Amino acid sequence: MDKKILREKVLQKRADLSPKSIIEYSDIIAEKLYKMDSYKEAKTIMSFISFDSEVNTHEIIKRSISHNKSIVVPITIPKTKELKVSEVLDFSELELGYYNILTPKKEYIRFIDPSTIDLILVPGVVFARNGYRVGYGGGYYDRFLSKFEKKVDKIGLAFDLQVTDEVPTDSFDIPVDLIITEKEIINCLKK
Ligand SMILES: Nc1nc2c(c(=O)[nH]1)N(C=O)[C@@H](CNc1ccc(C(=O)N[C@@H](CCC(=O)O)C(=O)O)cc1)CN2
Ligand SMILES: Nc1ncnc2c1ncn2[C@@H]1O[C@H](COP(=O)(O)OP(=O)(O)OP(=O)(O)O)[C@@H](O)[C@H]1O
Repeated sequence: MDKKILREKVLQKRADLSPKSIIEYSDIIAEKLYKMDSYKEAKTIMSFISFDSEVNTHEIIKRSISHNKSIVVPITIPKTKELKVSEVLDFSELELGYYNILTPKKEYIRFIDPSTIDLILVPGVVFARNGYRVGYGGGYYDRFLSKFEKKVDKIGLAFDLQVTDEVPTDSFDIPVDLIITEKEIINCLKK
């Protein structure tokens, strides 16, 4: 199945989740994340800001800020399909931006050097158990992750219905190390 068809299929399934299930599952996923060494040890965490029926990261962002983590979020540059990263000090600094995704208001943009990031929470529409993912098709994360010289921890957050055995991959795709769902923690590096 090609990426586009798979993306549409899973987006439809995900859209059927009730708001109540999204909150319940997202809370379970967040609690699993907080228990992980890679989260506890991370000083600077890059998180996507969830929209639509994605795993909700708003509480993760607020909680991490209150636990003195440095939280950075992606800013999309649609023209070049590039991501820049900016530090958020309070959730109220965000407003709706491109694609209806929350983004820092202009006056609160504080660009940071991506090499300071210890942990990246990666969004996705479909995840394979080997860590490869299909996103919304912008190639934003693939382009962004390809620029890291040293290894950075990458955790995908997804509902169980978004996980499959395999997804089509291209040469530019960069897999995550771990996927957290409401049902399990998948170690993608283990064969
Ligand atoms: N929460 C969150 N933030 C994120 C991502 C994500 O997947 N989730 N992204 C992950 O990369 C980037 C944004 N990527 C996106 C790319 C396309 C569309 C989208 O809805 N595209 C429409 C066309 C919209 C248009 O072109 O105006 C479509 O495909 O129908 C959304 C997000 C950066 N920030
Ligand atoms: N490292 C890269 N350099 C240049 N172009 C890239 C790179 N990675 C991906 N692309 C381009 O981005 C486009 C979208 O890729 P793909 O369909 O895999 O996106 P996606 O993983 O679904 O999206 P996202 O990463 O935004 O969640 C492709 O046409 C691809 O050519």
